[in-house]
Amino acid sequence: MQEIIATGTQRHHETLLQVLKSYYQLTKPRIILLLLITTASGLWVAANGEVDPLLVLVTMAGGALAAASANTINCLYDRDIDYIMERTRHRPLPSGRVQPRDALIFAIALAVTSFTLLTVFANLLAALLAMSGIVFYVAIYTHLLKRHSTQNIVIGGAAGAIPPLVGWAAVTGDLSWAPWVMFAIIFLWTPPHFWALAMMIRDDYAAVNVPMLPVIKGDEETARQIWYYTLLLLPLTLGLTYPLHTSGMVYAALAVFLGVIFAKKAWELLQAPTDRDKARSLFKYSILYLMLLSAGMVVDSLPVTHQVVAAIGQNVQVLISATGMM
Ligand code: HEM
Ligand SMILES: CC(C)=CCC/C(C)=C/CC/C(C)=C/COP(=O)(O)OP(=O)(O)O
Repeated sequence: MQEIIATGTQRHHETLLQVLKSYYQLTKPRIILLLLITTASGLWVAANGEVDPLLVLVTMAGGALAAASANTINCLYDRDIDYIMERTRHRPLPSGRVQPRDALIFAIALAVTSFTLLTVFANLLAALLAMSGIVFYVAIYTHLLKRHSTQNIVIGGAAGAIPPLVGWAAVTGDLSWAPWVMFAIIFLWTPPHFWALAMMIRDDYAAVNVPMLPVIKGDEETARQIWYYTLLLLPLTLGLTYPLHTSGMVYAALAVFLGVIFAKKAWELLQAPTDRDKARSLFKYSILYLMLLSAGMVVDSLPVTHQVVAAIGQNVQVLISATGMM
């Protein structure tokens, strides 16, 4: 008898865990992680590296909840095509593990919590920007564009570029050139990021009539467009150092280093547009690229980095004057 009760309890726990896991999966957590790293770049650069830990915590939590809400509504809206595509068939809604009504309630609860948290502990602008991210992603990308335009992810990509604005606004209460440049960096990054993936799984999108660029225009044209966006992206990343001076040379050096690798991979894809390995390599690298570039903005903003750079600068000067005297 004892044993049966124990087994029953265990099973109950398993189911609860499985339910939690399904809701967690609805939020597309790995994408949220990268969105949070880009939020961090806005927070740290705006605060010149001296952030208020509570504000960071609240902004990250609010941003994550907003993105989770947006992703859940996207899963809800797209459950018909997700059911057909191999990559998405096992998601919680198409596989029947979560009911659509429950997903909707979950998404609304996430958005309300996010808005409250950001309004109370950060400010209204940060809260409204996060909500505009949800609205843009759901209404403009998912509803209006995704199934109807080859430019779907170019325009829709603006939603994914909002997190640094949220981070910046949380610190300063307003927006200036620098956060908009961070926005533009992610905006230009999105087409290479996504089209590289779309080249790999073109047939899936074709099967559900989603007009992703590689489906409509083919691999060669997509590789060319990726190349153009990459060429625009690289100089833009340096805009934070010159003319804006909100980031320094440590960031600039990293941006050049990471950018050259990005360009190399985009160039290789341009030379062999039908090579799926090249597309896969660029897609994977795009994620690492944005992660490291955003982390670089954070590190560059820290007072300790300024001190180290200044110390190195002084030593170099001493060395130069010493050699001059010889
Ligand atoms: C319209 C814009 C975008 C589109 C259409 C898009 C599309 C996709 C798709 C379809 C995947 C594959 C997901 C999967 O296998 O389930 C993916 C992966 C990923 N995306 Fe994007 N993405 C966009 C923008 C962004 C942005 C702005 C970020 C973060 C800043 C981001 C971060 C990621 C990450 C981290 C992954 C890898 C997830 C994993 O490991 O499974 N994406 N993206
Ligand atoms: C500030 C704030 C709340 C911003 C939210 C922005 C946000 C959630 C961006 C995510 C972009 C993304 C992963 C698109 C994939 O959609 P898809 O439908 O093409 O992917 P799928 O085919 O995998 O479902």
